[in-house]
Amino acid sequence: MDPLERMHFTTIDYVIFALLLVASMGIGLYYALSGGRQRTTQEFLLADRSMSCLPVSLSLIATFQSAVAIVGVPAEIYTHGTQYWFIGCAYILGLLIPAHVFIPVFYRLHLTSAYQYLELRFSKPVRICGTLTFIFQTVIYMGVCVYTPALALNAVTGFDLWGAVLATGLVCTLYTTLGGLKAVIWTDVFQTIVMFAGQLAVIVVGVQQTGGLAEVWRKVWEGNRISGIDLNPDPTERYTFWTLGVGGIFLMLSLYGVNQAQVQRYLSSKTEREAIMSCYMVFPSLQVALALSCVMGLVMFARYSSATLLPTVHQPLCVLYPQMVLYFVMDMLQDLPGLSGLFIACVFSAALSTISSAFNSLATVTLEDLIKPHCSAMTEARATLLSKGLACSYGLMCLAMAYLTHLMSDSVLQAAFKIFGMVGGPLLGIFCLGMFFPWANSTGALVGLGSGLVMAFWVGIGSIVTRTSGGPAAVSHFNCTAVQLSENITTAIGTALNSTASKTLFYSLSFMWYSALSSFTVVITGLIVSFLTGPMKEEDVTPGTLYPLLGNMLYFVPDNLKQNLCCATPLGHRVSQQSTWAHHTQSSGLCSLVETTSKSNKTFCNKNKY
Ligand SMILES: CC(C)(CO)[C@@H](O)C(=O)NCCC(=O)O
Ligand code: NA
Repeated sequence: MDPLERMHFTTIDYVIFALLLVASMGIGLYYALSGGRQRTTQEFLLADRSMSCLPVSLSLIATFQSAVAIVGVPAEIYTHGTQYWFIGCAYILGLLIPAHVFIPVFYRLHLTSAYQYLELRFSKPVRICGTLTFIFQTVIYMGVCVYTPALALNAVTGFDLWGAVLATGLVCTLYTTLGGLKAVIWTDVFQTIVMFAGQLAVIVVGVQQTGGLAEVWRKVWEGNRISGIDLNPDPTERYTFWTLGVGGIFLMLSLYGVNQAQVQRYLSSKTEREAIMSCYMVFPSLQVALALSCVMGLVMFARYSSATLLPTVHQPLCVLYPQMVLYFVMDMLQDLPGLSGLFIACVFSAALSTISSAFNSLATVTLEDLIKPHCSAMTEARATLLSKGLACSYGLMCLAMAYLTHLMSDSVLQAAFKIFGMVGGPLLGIFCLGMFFPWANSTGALVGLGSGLVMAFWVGIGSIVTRTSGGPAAVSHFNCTAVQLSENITTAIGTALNSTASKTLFYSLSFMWYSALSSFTVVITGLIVSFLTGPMKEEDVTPGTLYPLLGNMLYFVPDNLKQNLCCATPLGHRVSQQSTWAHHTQSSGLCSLVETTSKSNKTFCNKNKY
């Protein structure tokens, strides 16, 4: 008998799931009909720059906590133990650096799109390349995000796969298009709560049914699931302290430092301080989210460790992995009507909150970076209408991307990390190049971005065709035919590449290092090319686009020498933001000189420290 036949949803489960969709729609409608009624792009894309830190922080964690994390992390812990938990160490620097380096620079420039920065610092072509890279990254990622929960639900309950994809995609498109960023942020808040509640409910019931905390602990301990800190320096090991705790910092920086979805939330904050606060508040919430996912994996292990209930026995491996968490939930919560509905709502909340951010940020960059520069005469009404049209079109495009994901095969967690590292890494690199190195010029930035992408795709695609990244444990979780199909293709490409042993070693680099590798490639290539083509002079760089990283690091060097070394960099400040400015000078008292440049009509402060 098919063990999954037992799973079924009661009416109350469907009601709870429907409530999630209805409530999200309701929030969308509310923001369509209240406030400024979404009649300006300032409101639609930036929530009138009026948000406070609590909703912003919950929205920040919701953005990159998708169904991938909800079903992928417990499955990872179940199969490989708690090593993955050490990624929590990367959250410290991974959030402190955005809070004190990236937020001040972006916020004070009064941007709408993060890529405006690239034009201010380098040139228009760099901005356009950055925007296109971001669009590419986000479009692929949202396909994974909308497909994952639908696939899992389908496998466990028989709920129609494409029906679920369509429902999530359309509901999300609708509330994003109606309510703009305010709706996106407030649905994120609601959905984050549902996400936490669902996971917590499953853990509590799971612990109870397994026989209490002590019993769970005994089983996971005996089953060797509690991993000590793995200090193995081998960069090809998938998860070690170094790949997670150090490689993870670069991953976090590419997500929380420079990703448009997050930058847009920082920019929607009332004040700079509020934006920094929200970044700080992400830390505990993200640790809670991580802990919930990890503990769920452990409870799952405890439940199945001794029993013959283990779905592995009945299922071919490729059907098992992503659905494992849902199988566990349905199996456990069967006699508790409503709870399985709550967990499904949790998984879909995670997905909705991620794709809504994707739609809104994609609409923002397409309008601000690709369309507006060519239609300077556009009226506000028309721009707003256009941004709604864009949000809607990206929503529909997401459905097509879900189909593409359907044809891929990779562990969803690995797939998400590879996308973040391969495409997000080079983007992180180009922002670092611009902010920290005054000498970098536009040619260097373009060549750097290109080479970072080439490097990332070389190792990323190499690892897929040689199936090495992360060792042999790359258990696939997509459906069998897709796996077989893609295996045939990858074997063919693999033979074509005819990889040698040393290349195979390069291809087997842990995907946790991809962000670091590709951002360093961008910075190093960018600097070399800049020096070859004539480095920029500090005075020619737009004020406010540099962060005095070198100046701060060389604090022991006398000021006049630093000036010669070109590392005491100015901090730009818009006249329109005098209030924030005054606040900043008061609180830090570090500003020694304020002067006005006639060139850019901006007030800036020399030798200021962040
Ligand atoms: C981005 C991190 C690492 C932050 O904890 C986490 O949310 C995660 O593992 N995300 C997986 C990708 C996703 O959920 O789509
Ligand atoms: Na999410």
